[in-house]
Amino acid sequence: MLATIGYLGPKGTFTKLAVDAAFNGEHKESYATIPECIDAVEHEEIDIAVVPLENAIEGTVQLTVDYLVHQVRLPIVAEIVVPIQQHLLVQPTFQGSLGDITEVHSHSHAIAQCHQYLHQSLPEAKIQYTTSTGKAAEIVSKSDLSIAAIGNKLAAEVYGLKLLQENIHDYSNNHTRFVVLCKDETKLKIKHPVSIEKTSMLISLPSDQAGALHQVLSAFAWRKMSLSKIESRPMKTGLGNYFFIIDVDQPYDDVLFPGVKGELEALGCNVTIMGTYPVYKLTI
Ligand SMILES: O=C(O)C(=O)Cc1ccccc1
Repeated sequence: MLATIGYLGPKGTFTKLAVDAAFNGEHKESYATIPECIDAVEHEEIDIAVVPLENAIEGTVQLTVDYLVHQVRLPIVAEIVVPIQQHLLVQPTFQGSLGDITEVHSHSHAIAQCHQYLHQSLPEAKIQYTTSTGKAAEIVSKSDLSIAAIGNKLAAEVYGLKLLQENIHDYSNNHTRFVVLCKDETKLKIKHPVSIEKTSMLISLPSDQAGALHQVLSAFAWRKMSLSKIESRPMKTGLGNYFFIIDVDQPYDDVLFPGVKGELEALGCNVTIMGTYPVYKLTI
């Protein structure tokens, strides 16, 4: 039975690019928002969800992290990394110049990735945030106004838009990490070579936080476990209360990770394994 894969839609998003690059043959279902896509796996309406987690320029997609931490705990079973190129998309009939564009629509991360370009080349255009770059392209395709979207070439193709300006992202080497969420890992079939295996953890500190973060980092350091990311996010229980997301560049094992978890819990931390999973670096 083929798996059904949900992704942040509509068609033409970078998430759809990632899904098309990583999976073939499965049924693919578009969702308007990241929470709706995650909920669909939780409610077992679909088998797998693919949602954006982090961009190399703008950082973490907070909505994804907060939803996975505070609302729906689903295991991360894989990560897909794809290169990102942002282009300025307009109606094919648009004959004006950049100065004639009154609005620029896109996902907040896409806008942020092009902040300098927008500041220098489109200072008068009103920024309109959308749930995805594909949604922005869809809006422009249905409008007869002089408005633009920031998105990819797939979006230009599926919505019949033209590229007014290519590669408007402020920094090159732009990539986004997408997480693959699934309750039943047997449904997951990605036929690409694995780049690395990693384990993501969620750690909250004890009420007496003096030196606690140093103790957390020490628990990994003396075990020579390499951390590729540590990021704090609000617990949403009050100002100054954080949890930490830590990525460890190795798969879960039966010695080191249980040792870290036991040591940190003995120090009063809460420790959750968000997933241990392969990372696939894809070209598109
Ligand atoms: O909006 C999209 O196309 C997405 O898939 C989310 C996103 C937005 C900006 C960069 C990477 C992914």
